[in-house]
Amino acid sequence: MGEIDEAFIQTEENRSKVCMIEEGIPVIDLSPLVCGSSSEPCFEEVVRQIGSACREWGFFQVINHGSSVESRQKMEEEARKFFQQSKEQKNEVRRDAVHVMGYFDSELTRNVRDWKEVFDYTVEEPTLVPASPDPHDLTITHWYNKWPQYPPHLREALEEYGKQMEELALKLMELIALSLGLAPKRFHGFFKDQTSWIRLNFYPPCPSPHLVLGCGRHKDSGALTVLAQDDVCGLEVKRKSDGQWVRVIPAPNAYIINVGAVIEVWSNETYESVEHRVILNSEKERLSYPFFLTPAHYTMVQPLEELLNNQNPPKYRPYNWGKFFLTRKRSNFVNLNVENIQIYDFKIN
Ligand SMILES: O=C(O)CCC(=O)C(=O)O
Ligand SMILES: [Fe+2]
Repeated sequence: MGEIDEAFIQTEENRSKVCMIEEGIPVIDLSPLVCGSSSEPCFEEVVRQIGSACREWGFFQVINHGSSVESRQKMEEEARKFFQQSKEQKNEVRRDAVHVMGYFDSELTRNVRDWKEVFDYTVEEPTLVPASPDPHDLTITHWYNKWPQYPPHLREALEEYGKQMEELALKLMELIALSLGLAPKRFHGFFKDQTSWIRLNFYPPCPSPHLVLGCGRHKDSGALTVLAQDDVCGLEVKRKSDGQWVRVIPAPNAYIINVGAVIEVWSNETYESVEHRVILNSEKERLSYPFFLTPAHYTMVQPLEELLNNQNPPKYRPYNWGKFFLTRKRSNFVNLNVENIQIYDFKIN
């Protein structure tokens, strides 16, 4: 094990095995949406593909999505410059228990340390959230981002990228709404005072990739994740049909989309959020950039009434998004030695 700290070591069943299935998640071409001249049948076909990808995989890639390639490249360039600095420099914008945005290098997933460094920022500045996870404390606080001095154009690039991601994510939410038989803008109101945020993930090369993970297996807790990755393989998705870990092959300029726990609840489990994890490389570093579309803090997340009936009663009790989010953020920061809060805690029966 040599120099690897014990805090990083995964239990036997969570380690990545050498032989993994290299089969892609569905790839959906969004060009019928982008070029307005498209015919209705093409558009309906996209909605159908989105619906079946959400149901069967909980994950898919989109191509020809219309989101700016230049903005993404600029963001990637600036992100690399940021992570190339020394730890001391990066620690100037280090997050802490109260200021949860910024740089961090000791995140835990399920109480095991991830082999990664991150930089987090919210899309709205400031973002309104509860001051504490205590359900009786109704105080609201503001989250501000911690912008570094260097690289000087990081902030501008990341803010612009955030706008691009918000637009794409809301477009995808329209398609998801249609695929569930809902009005296209059914979800939009939930994001008016969104708490959405973006993470820059930097996974350095690891001398023991068979013992350690870049990011331990988890489900995303928000509504929808829109992930950009560089050309180094690393993301693995747990295939719903047989529980096998499947590697996601990077496609240039594509985005990987996954259903989060909030959609799982809204859709009363018609669509489920799926576990995924990040494996490491002994030679190459890897960068990835998830955008987490998350609702306003005051949102009570619960199955949508119009999807319920006698045969399909609600599977979850309502929960407050802001309290959930804050509890989750805190437990990824320090080892509380307890299982993370998850939607399962609100499951009926
Ligand atoms: O790096 C990746 O490909 C995925 C990262 C991830 O799942 C996350 O940050 O939630
Ligand atoms: Fe994730």
